[in-house]
Amino acid sequence: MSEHPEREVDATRGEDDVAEATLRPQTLDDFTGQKASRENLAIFIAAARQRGEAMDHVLLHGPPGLGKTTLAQIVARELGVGFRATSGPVIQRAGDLAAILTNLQPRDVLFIDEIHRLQPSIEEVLYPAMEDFQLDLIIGEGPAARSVRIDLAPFTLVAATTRAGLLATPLRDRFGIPLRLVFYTPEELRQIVSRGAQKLNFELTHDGAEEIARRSRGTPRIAGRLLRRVRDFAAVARSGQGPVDRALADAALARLEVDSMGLDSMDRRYLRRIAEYHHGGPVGVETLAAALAEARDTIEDVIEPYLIQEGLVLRTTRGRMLGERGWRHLGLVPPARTPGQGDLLGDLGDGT
Ligand SMILES: Nc1ncnc2c1ncn2[C@@H]1O[C@H](COP(=O)(O)OP(=O)(O)OP(=O)(O)O)[C@@H](O)[C@H]1O
Ligand SMILES: [Mg+2]
Repeated sequence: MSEHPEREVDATRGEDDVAEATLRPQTLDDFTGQKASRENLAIFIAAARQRGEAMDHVLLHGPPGLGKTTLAQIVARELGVGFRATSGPVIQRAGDLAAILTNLQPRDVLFIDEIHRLQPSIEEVLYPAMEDFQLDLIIGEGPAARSVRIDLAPFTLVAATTRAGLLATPLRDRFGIPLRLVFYTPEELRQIVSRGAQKLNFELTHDGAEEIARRSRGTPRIAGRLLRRVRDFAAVARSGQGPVDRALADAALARLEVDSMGLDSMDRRYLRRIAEYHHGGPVGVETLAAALAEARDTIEDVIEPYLIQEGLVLRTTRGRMLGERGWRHLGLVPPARTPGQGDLLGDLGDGT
């Protein structure tokens, strides 16, 4: 859950995102974008159905709000099997996981969200379950303890994480189908927004949808949230009359302090900090986290990925640096670099 519920463009799930369920695509065909992942899944799903076997385990990784949970549900639906969901932090004891696993029907999908937060002792229970559909349990304590082996129904584990790098290698290696989700293009988001407007039953012009898409930080969750805000704004501003166009969408989004690139005040504080206190960097992520009073994880998982992809920020071995586009977005001029002041080329020691 977000620590900034007032942040409109925070990609993490917020309280009012229960409304998301309405916008959630239900089938692979209905799912826009992520072409590579979608095509891969379609093939594996078809093959598993043909053979009547459980599909191989899937690892979905990528920033929040890109569709990991949505895809997990779609996989179960398209396989025509049951869907059971839990998450890493919820599973406290090996017995919790055992109870879930022994209750699965053949070929069911078990979804474990935030798998990087699974305790190591529980991860070890998962290994034989994933590999051989077997559970090794210790029953009793002390000298009376004995180990029993239980056969499980063959199942598909679909796991999601925002931090694939935090997974232990033996765990990562047990997923036959690792899929990395990427930020959506403006056109993909435009389609998602237009379809969302239809589902929400309100008229939005092509331009209006484009404007919302452009400011959604490459993330469908944010697109859906901004769409609902624009709808509310329009309902009040013109009492629901006529389609919502670019000008109206722009007015609504400007009021939310979402700027032309979809950055909000938190993003701008982050960029400003690097520009004004560190002359554009490099500056370590810990220093930034402390200065902005944010958890390091939030900075790395939520704020930075989009800024880095867009070239506003660069991640170097010596810390974060403001990119050319970052300076321009702030309306600032990058300081002239003096030799040895530690730009990227300086790091490589090109001797000039
Ligand atoms: N490809 C898509 N097309 C249309 N809408 C989408 C798509 N992907 C995601 N969404 C919308 O975005 C919302 C967020 O997606 P989802 O909950 O699957 O993200 P997530 O990757 O699981 O996020 P988190 O990391 O926070 O768990 C969904 O409710 C859905 O409405
Ligand atoms: Mg999710």
